[in-house]
Amino acid sequence: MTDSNQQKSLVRANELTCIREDRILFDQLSFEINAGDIVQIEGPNGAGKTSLLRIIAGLSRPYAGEIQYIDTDINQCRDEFNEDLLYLGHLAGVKSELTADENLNFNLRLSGYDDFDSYDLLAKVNLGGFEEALAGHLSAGQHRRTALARLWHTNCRIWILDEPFTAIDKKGVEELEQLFIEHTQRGGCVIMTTHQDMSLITDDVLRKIKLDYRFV
Ligand SMILES: Nc1ncnc2c1ncn2[C@@H]1O[C@H](COP(=O)(O)OP(=O)(O)OP(=O)(O)O)[C@@H](O)[C@H]1O
Repeated sequence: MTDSNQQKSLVRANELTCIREDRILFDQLSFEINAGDIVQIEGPNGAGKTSLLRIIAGLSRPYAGEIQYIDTDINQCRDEFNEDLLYLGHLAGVKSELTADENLNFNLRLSGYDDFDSYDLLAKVNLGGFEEALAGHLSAGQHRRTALARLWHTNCRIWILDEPFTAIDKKGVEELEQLFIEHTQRGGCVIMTTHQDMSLITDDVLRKIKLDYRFV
């Protein structure tokens, strides 16, 4: 990590407003996310956490406001932004009819990587011996781990992760937390939602953005 990597703005939200049906999920929300930040979007069910992550990732548009990648509206630098972005949503792109190994290969190749050892990556998420199992036959936690394995092989600095710890056991959560810390120490950032407690990422290193909707 170099000093210049730290405190460098990677993502900026400018006065975002998101309205769903008769509820304002957030209104003129602004924040900046720097290299080195671990950010948790917090709020009760239905508060708009997934909606905000999808807007930051450019997968849906806000009612008003913009997201900037470094200093440019993401709509004007889509290719550069997408190359630097790893987004894992709820479903996380794991296909039940493919094996764990096929899923990982598919997702990494789709992201432009061709030089990796998928068995080694699957071993990192404790799926050694399950490489050729159909994802549809894996447990919920193993299914999730299949999706998460790509975090161990990426050059993207901006990680947007919707509930990455869901169905993951305690040791697995700690391994992910450690990976997030290392990623941010290398100049990346993590923007995530979780309803789970963390043990390594303590409140003094975690930034929180709190959401709570109101009716129009
Ligand atoms: N495309 C959409 N069209 C209409 N309403 C939507 C859409 N997407 C989300 N919503 C609504 O917006 C609200 C916020 O949803 P969202 O998934 O962002 O919440 P969340 O904070 O992630 O919730 P949870 O903690 O339960 O995952 C919900 O009431 C949902 O029904």
